[in-house]
Parts: sequence; C-alpha cells; structure tokens
Amino acid sequence: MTFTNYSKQWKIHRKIAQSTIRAFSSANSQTKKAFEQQIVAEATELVEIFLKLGAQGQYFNPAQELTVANAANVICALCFGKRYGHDDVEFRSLLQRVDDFGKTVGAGSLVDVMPWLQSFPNPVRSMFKNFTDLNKEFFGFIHNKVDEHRETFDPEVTRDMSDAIIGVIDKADNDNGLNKGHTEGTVSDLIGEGLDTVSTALHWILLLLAKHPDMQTKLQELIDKVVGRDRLPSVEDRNSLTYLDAFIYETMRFTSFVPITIPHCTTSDVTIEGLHIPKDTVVFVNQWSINHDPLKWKDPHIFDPLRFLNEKGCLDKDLTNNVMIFSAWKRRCIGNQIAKVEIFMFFAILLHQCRFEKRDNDDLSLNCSYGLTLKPLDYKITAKVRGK
Ligand code: HEM
Repeated sequence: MTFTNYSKQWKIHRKIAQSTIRAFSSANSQTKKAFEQQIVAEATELVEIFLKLGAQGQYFNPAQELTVANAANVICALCFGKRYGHDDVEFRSLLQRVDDFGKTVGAGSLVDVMPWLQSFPNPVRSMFKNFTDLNKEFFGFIHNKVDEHRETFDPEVTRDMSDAIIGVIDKADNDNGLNKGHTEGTVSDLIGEGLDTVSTALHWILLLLAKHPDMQTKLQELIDKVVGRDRLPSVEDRNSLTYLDAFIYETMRFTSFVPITIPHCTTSDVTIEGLHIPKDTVVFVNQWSINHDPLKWKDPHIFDPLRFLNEKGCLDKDLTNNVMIFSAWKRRCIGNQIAKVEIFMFFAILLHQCRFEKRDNDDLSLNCSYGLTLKPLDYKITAKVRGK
C-alpha cells in the first residue's frame, strides 16, 4: 500500500488497514483499555531493564531496548499476537533487517536517477542489490507469519491484526480487487512503518530529557502533582499533562526525525508559484523544512516545548497542527493516533519512574545518522529510580 500509486484499489486497501488499526486500538472503550494495558506492561518492563542497566551509576545506550520494547512487544503483538523477549534471536534479526532497510533507503540511490547503473558492477549496483535482498528477507519473514495464521485461521476468533486482514482480504466474498499478496503487503506496511518510527521518537526524547535536566525536573514535578506516586500515569491524565505533550510535539518539530515523506508523484502537470512540474515527476514533502520555517516558527533552531503552551497552560492547537511529521492529505500516516498514544504512555511512565542523567562532561550531540528516519548518534545515559 505504502509504495503504490493512488488508485481505487489503493483506496480500498488503505481503508482496510485503517479500520484494522482502529479495531485494535480505539474502536471502543474495551479495545482502548486493552491497547493501553499492553503499552503499560511493556513500559514497566522497560523501566526495570533501564534501572538494571543503570545500576551503580553505569551508563548505557538505550537504543536497542527502546526498539525491542516498542517494536517487538507493541507492534508485533498487535500484528501477530506474539510478544518477543528482549533477547529473542528471531526478533533481533528482524530488527536488524528493518534497520538495514532504513539505512539503505535513507542513503538514497543514484539508481533512482540513473537506472542504467544497474547494468554493470559498481558500488551503487551493490547497494541496490543489498536493498533488494533485504526486501526479500523481510517479506519472507512476514510471509511465513501470515501463512502460519492462514493455517490456523478460525473465522469465529480474531486473534490479532493478521487474522483481521486475512478475514477481510483472503476470505472476502466481494470482489474488491485485492488478493493474498495484499494481505502480506498490509501486514508488512504496518510492521515496517510502526517499528522504527515510534522508537526513534522515544530515542530522541530520552536524549533531550538528559540534555535538559531543568525541563526534566519540571515535567516530573507536574507528573507527581497530577498522578501522585501511588499509581502509574494513564491516558486519562493526558489532558492535565499538557507540558508532556508540548515536549513531544517540540521533539517531533525540532528533530523532524522523518525529514522527508515517502516519494510521491504528480498525477498531472502542475504549476506552483511559477514553477512548472510535469506529470509523473517524483516529489517529496520536505517536513524538516516546514518544521524549521522561520516565517512560521520563532527561533526554529531552539528546543523550546513551552512554545506550544498558551498562557493558561493549554496546548495551542493551531501550533501543534503546524508540526509536520505524519505528512498530510490523502497519504497522511494512518498510524498517527496509535503512535501518539504509544509515545505519550512510554514517555509518561519512564518519567514517572526514572530520572535520566548524562555524564557531567558529555554535551550529548544533536547530530544524527541519516536513514529513513534521523536517529541520534549513539549516546549513553544512566537511569535512577525515583522514590515514592
Ligand atoms: C511517530 C511515529 C510515526 C511517524 C512520524 C510516521 C510518519 C509517517 C509518514 C511521514 C508517512 C508517509 C506519508 C507520505 O508519504 O506522505 C507515513 C505513512 C504510513 N504510516 Fe506512519 N508514522 C509513524 C507511525 C506509524 C505507525 C505506528 C503505523 C502503523 C502501525 C504507521 C503506518 C503507516 C502506513 C501504513 C503508512 C502508509 C500510508 C499510505 O501510503 O497511504 N505509521 N507515516
């Protein structure tokens, strides 16, 4: 779906994916609760792991554990009904594939503009071949999982998103033009898009928390006032924790960790502000530039979550709507709602339970590695338990 052209069939496909996500996250109060509980369980385990890694003031790189907690245990549980342990070999290897895919795609390829480079041996051709091999491996993994689901499919019991999608696409009576290949395609879109993005957001959030201890203190004072120390934060607390959401929006704007969207293509000749773009031209939305436009943002290169709060401490909706990270219009990300809930819950629980600190003489670089998402360079922090 993600890489298909706009068409009637794509519209049906997207609708199916959207309603599957809704059915497992926000369709009614029961699904909302189940989704939230799943995140709480993963975030609580993540707290334990961080505290263990940070025992006796040791410093650690949080990257892998963040990816496993979010990716393995939230997205894969939704898609496959299976939760993976933090040391699971099968899962670690899937994560490696997704990471390599991100790096290869993000590196850009001259093959895009000079397809004849594929015809003779050269470094660009090798990279393109790697990319093709990675795709094959990743789809092989998804294909096996979906096939296991097909073999044990029971129309009376929908165990997870894979079952739901099989039910609507494979077993559908009506001829909606979709076939079994679209079932695997939908599952791989959800896994592929949901894996890397949310954990990258959390990766930046931890870095920025450790880099700005004064902000971390203010966030923790607020969370203690609203939630107290006797229970964990919940989604219901969100309206009273606007500073947390402001911090999340500012992280998304400031880092713009999905700097450009998936490639799109003009469906007709178009002229924008005098610039002629012919039909079938590949175009991208430059989200980074929108999020750093000095005409829209005061001091765009300064990290300042308070820019999103008005004098009453409420979120300024006009400003939060201006943050461009999920793209816009017809191809806007369909996982944006679950992503926001996931990020908020992980962030709130980690903040409530731990204090994150950097080494005194470490400035924590804001430079990033370039892939499909912009990730912080490896950094180390420690986590200290927050008392009652
Ligand atoms: C912070 C987290 C996330 C960010 C920043 C993000 C961002 C994006 C962006 C920029 C696009 C491309 C839109 C375009 O090409 O114009 C996209 C597409 C998509 N995203 Fe997300 N995403 C996130 C999380 C998720 C999650 C959790 C899921 C699903 C479980 C998901 C599923 C999708 C799908 C299926 C598409 C393709 C939509 C289409 O082609 O119509 N995303 N996302």
